[in-house]
Amino acid sequence: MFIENTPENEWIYNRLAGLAIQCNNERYGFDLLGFHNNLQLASYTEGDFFDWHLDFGAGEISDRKLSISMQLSDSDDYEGGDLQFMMNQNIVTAPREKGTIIVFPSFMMHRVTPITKGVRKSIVGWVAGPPYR
Ligand SMILES: O=C(O)CCC(=O)C(=O)O
Ligand SMILES: [Fe+2]
Repeated sequence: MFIENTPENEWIYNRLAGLAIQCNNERYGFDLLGFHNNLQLASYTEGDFFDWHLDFGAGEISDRKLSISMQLSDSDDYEGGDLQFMMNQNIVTAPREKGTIIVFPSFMMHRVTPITKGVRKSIVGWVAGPPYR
């Protein structure tokens, strides 16, 4: 489901854009242009997962520079459903406290492990930019 960039939703766009820009300034230094498309509201229920993938690739997603994930569910409301990153040979699990916002380069390998109980909701978005140089 999409969170459309309407006046009513502008605050969440501005909030996430501000954080993405701050992270980018502190760490990545990518050229950024704006959100790749609408923010998405994701809901994972028991058995759902999102296997290892990159958010960046050929074609339509080639302008994705930064990925954003915001944890909307209380971490006690579900089991499993961890956002994880592959960093060298290590699997690193993101914090899952409600309200946590994770900003990472879209070329990083990541996954959401299977939900074994409850519901996990997140807001996911991508900030786009010109090709790497
Ligand atoms: O729900 C999340 O935290 C991340 C989901 C994800 O990796 C994606 O939609 O590309
Ligand atoms: Fe992803």
